[in-house]
Amino acid sequence: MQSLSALYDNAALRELEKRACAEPDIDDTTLMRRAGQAAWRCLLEHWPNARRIVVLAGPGNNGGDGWVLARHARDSGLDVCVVHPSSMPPRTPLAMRMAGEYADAGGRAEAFSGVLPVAEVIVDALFGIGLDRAPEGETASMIAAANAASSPILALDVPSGIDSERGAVPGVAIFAAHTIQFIAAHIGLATGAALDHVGSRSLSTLDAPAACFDGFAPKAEVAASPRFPRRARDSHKGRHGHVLAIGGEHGYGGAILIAAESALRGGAGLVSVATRAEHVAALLTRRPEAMGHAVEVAVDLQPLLEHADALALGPGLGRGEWSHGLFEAALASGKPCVVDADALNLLAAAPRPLPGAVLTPHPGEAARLLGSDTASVQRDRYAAAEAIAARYGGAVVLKGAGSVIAAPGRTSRVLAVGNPGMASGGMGDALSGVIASLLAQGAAPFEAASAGAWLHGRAGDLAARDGEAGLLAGDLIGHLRAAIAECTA
Ligand SMILES: NC(=O)C1=CN([C@@H]2O[C@H](COP(=O)(O)OP(=O)(O)OC[C@H]3O[C@@H](n4cnc5c(N)ncnc54)[C@H](OP(=O)(O)O)[C@@H]3O)[C@@H](O)[C@H]2O)[C@@H](O)CC1
Ligand SMILES: Nc1ncnc2c1ncn2[C@@H]1O[C@H](COP(=O)(O)OP(=O)(O)O)[C@@H](O)[C@H]1O
Ligand SMILES: [K+]
Repeated sequence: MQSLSALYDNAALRELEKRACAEPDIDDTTLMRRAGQAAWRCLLEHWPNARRIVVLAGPGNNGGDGWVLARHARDSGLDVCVVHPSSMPPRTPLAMRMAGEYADAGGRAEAFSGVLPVAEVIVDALFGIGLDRAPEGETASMIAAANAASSPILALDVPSGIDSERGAVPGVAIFAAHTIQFIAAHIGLATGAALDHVGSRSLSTLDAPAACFDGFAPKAEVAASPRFPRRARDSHKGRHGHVLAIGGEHGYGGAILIAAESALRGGAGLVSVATRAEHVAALLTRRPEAMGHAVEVAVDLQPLLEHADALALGPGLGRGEWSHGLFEAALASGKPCVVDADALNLLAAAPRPLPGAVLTPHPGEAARLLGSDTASVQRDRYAAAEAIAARYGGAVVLKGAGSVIAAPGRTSRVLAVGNPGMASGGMGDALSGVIASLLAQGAAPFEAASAGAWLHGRAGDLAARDGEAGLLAGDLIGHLRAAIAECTA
């Protein structure tokens, strides 16, 4: 059974469509009719009282779906107007046929004249998975006019203007209230800039037979909530791992303190902190459960490394001599390790394979790791996360809306939890702590990355019940325990 959690790229969608059409009772016309009908049902379900609708129909098969919907709406007595770009009438044989059927039934259609007719719902059937460049000229104006209207927009398959494979928005794009996807969920609607455009989402498989999906692995999956076993009644702190958090250069004590507190709330049995001497008192005042160690030279780190099960390396680490020394000593230990913040910058300057590590870059750090730029990372977040995993060998969490988790040989995952309230200083340090905590408790890098990122996002969502703006990392950390409890058998 297909779900919104299994994500496919456009090549897969086109292949799935081909396979479905190879079935004896299905052809491409059948699929388009089913798509238009499913979209009509979706419109009725969301806006049962709508009486006037406008359908924006593009030149390709996405437009074809729109013409089918328009015919159903008209047959049901709604006031319907299809608006198409004057320079782009229906172009594909299927779209031409559906437009013809609508016209034969007496349906109203007009070329875009600069303003859209008034409607209670606008249906966006301009472009779907066939978009291959930023909309411009007339189609860009139609998108802008639809967005400017006060009516909600139902997007068919993809909000027009969205790159359905990468989540990027190359130019102007529809802001949908709801998007109904056809056959299977699109990988590009789950991450990055696309998230602001899709609204709520649903999927209609168009009754494509399940056999079409045989041997077809999704390109990515929405990360499921992790499952944790209940603790044994006779458990003790030695069974839940010992995290060593390393960082906190002069002037950057807060970051390592947040990582340490988050590691404790992530369930680690013990947490030690190696940091500059001046931060130890602050750490112990805030979180006496942590063990603070002043480390002024890398050699002082050795005994702490020996006792650690996993490391959180990088929050507030800096990039000076002290930082370099700790960074090299930590990596030389070979312990499971979260590499974050300044440690990622040091790694970018001295690249090496780190198969046991979890790298947690934000898009800027990802760009440094790849020798690229932030805009390129954001244009294809899946490709960027997978390229970092391939280059450095470990698991990767590419942070930001719809965080992408990748590792060599694994199907990438994308987070559906988290919110923009988490766009505040210290949130990344909290993520390092919780992932390190799971590593210390024995999770493998990809599972620790995925489960840790999910818990962090879920705790962020719990904290955001009181509002997004002003949400602090400390607020999120306060909800980690509840997030873990939700996931515990
Ligand atoms: N796959 C399935 O299983 C099913 C698919 N179905 C539906 O088909 C949709 C895919 O249809 P599609 O392939 O015809 O592509 P579509 O999105 O209509 O756009 C292509 C047209 O747009 C044009 N064009 C592109 N970018 C442009 C731009 N920026 N600015 C201007 N023009 C631009 C491009 O022109 P060209 O690049 O050739 O100039 C071409 O004419 C899919 O999303 C779903 O809704 C369902 O009916 C049934 C099941
Ligand atoms: N708009 C958003 N939606 C979901 N998660 C977000 C959003 N903004 C930030 N986050 C999450 O918050 C954390 C921020 O990390 P980072 O950018 O490293 O912050 P800092 O360096 O300030 O600690 C990441 O886990 C990121 O995925
Ligand atoms: K569309």
